[in-house]
Amino acid sequence: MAQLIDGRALARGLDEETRIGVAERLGRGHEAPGLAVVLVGEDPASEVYVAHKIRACARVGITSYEHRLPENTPQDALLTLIARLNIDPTVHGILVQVPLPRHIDAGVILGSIDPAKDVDGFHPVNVGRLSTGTGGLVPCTPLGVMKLLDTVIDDLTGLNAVVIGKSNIVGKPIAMLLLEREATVTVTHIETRGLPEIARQADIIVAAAGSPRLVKGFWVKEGAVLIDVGITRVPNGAGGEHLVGDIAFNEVQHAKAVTPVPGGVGPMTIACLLSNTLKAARNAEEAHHA
Ligand SMILES: Nc1nc2c(c(=O)[nH]1)N[C@@H](CN(C=O)c1ccc(C(=O)N[C@@H](CCC(=O)O)C(=O)O)cc1)CN2
Repeated sequence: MAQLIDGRALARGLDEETRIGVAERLGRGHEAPGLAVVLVGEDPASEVYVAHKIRACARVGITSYEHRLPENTPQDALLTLIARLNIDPTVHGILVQVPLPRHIDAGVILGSIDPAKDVDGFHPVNVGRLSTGTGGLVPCTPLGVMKLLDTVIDDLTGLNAVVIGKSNIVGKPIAMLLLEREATVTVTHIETRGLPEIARQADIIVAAAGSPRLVKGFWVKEGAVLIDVGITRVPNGAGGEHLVGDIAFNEVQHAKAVTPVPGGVGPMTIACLLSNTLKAARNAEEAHHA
């Protein structure tokens, strides 16, 4: 029976560390870390995630500033808002929820955020720092994936890790983090030929293709560790819907450990956002005293 890696419990522990860090900061006479959350449009899933983020900020003592803009917001208006947030000293972190409406160039928007406030780690400066192993803010989902892996594997050196998915916000940064820890990393995607055979060589599979139940039981080697980043809403046959991951969960009980969906990577994404916001606030304080 595969061990279930409990992302909710791990996220609660990380939130507690963040809450203590925020309280210490306040005790030293500093203001609470501030996070600006920008949502453009009314994508239902994004609405849910943003609401979770704002509630989570309140739980740990981070001040959140919510900016909800209509779907037809011009790109320039969004750039103007970000320019204002970049120079606002009460704002230590800025996140722009993605996906953005189609008329907005996400690359331009994410590239306009001050890298020091880029708590999503999407700015090219932070991407470059991650790929050169020189610090910076690390994207929340990949950071959460590494923390989940650390609960079941002590040392990644030399292990075969197969990442399925090549997105800029998940697949590519996870590959960088695994490489940094000396794993042997193969980045694959939905078009990769012979994906089942490649996956079967893996000690670690990180499935982030956004393709429900893609990874079948026969793709998985006995004793592998499986991290499921996929979250897709599918009809449940009773008029409602439920969430499924990229891994055919019921077929992988011969794995060593697996993350559930929901309750695996998702809660860690939000916990890592809070911890990145505290980190950005601490960095700002250090820069001020330097
Ligand atoms: N600016 C960003 N946009 C997006 C990111 C991101 O990290 N930064 N990631 C995803 C969405 N996301 C956070 O924004 C996110 C996804 C899922 C969860 C989560 O807790 N999922 C729960 C299930 C909740 C549900 O859907 O009912 C779980 O897996 O248990 C949190 C955050 C894209 N956009």
